[in-house]
Amino acid sequence: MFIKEKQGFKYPFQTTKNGIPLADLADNQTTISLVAEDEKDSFFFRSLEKQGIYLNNSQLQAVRTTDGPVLIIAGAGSGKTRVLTCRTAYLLTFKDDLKPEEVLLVSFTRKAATEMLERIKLLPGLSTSIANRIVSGTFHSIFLRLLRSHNYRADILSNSKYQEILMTQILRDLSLVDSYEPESLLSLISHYKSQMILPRHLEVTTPIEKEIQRIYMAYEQLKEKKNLMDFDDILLETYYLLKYNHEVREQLQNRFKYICIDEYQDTNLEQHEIMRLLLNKSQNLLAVGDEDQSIYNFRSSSPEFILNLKKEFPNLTQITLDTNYRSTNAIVGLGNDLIKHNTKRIGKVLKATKEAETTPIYLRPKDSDHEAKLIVDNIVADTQNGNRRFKDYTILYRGSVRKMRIYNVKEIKI
Ligand SMILES: Nc1ncnc2c1ncn2[C@@H]1O[C@H](COP(=O)(O)OP(=O)(O)OP(=O)(O)O)[C@@H](O)[C@H]1O
Repeated sequence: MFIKEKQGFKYPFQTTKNGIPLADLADNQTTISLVAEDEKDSFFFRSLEKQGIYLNNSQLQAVRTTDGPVLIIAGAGSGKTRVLTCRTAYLLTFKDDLKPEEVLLVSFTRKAATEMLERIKLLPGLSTSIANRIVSGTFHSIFLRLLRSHNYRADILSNSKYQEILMTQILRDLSLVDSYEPESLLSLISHYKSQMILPRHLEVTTPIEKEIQRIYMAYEQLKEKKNLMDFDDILLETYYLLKYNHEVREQLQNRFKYICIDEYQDTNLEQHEIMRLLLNKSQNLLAVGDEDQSIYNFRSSSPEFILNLKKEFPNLTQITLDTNYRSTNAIVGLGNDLIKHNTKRIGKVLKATKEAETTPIYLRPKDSDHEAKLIVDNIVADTQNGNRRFKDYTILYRGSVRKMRIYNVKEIKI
């Protein structure tokens, strides 16, 4: 037991196999053999191939499935961006009369949105001027533009320090300055807003709940007085605009013939509802995501929306991109074995394209000090026996506390 704990465990908890489980290797069929010369869209795939862009079977299916609601479950490193960009190019090539400005591409970060457009520009039949006409960006950037075009003039409260100053002012006015942390109150209010819970919707019974409601109301009033909008207001105001202004809603429904939303596992209620209001009768929605990579629960996003799409859209086409192009079969296999213990998932088993020459060591430490010690022990043993030098190692950690624990293990000198 002691030796096992000291060295870590070589395979994941509850696994039935010995050693690191290896993922199956994917077959290497691509559009070259999957798309015959006489198919009407073959010229498109031939042009992609000329640029070195090959698609596997499920990627090809995802690119060709253009109409109605579609969910692409995209495992890590499975070529999601390749599929999204090629599908957009495919739409613009094969949908007669479809204009780039009728395609809405929503990404989760500005960086992802920019990368997507940069890649689209290079695809066959496209150009910078065409790509720039696609409506692309994050939920916040796209819908802030919409609000501005409908005369929403409030300034955006983008500075969190200033937001905290406003909150402190409110707490002072309510004589509650010693009772609450402005930062915690702001994140609680943000959580309510992303769930579309306004102050009047709060169920208040205890004195603390009543206080929170008063603070929330005062915050909203102060913002209004100062003509300010916070980030959550951008989506809330968009939701109300679309819901209650039929003209604007219909105009946008007519305009956006194809809507694509990336990282769907990280959407929240506001974003999901906005998507529903924007969809027209043809329901040309492409939701892309991976419930196994849901990481923004703390920001009120929920994988439930991706898990429930099938119920909401009974005619949903679901395609799984299950081939990982980045990692070896040992890393993919280890990932498969760990993630299968998650309970809320659609479920998939990733295949790999690269065969492992070395296998990862899987450690299951008792706590973070133990984790730091196991990592350092492995590195020190490897360097002492001359296999590697310290500079051969990279340590990735989730937060600076972890980093400090590793540095505090005395064998490592910085
Ligand atoms: N069919 C394919 N054949 C060969 N390589 C591919 C194929 N599809 C994707 N790749 C490669 O796999 C890698 C991951 O692709 P891409 O960045 O599109 O994936 P992703 O799913 O968006 O990644 P992430 O895990 O960051 O979401 C890239 O290096 C890409 O070139």
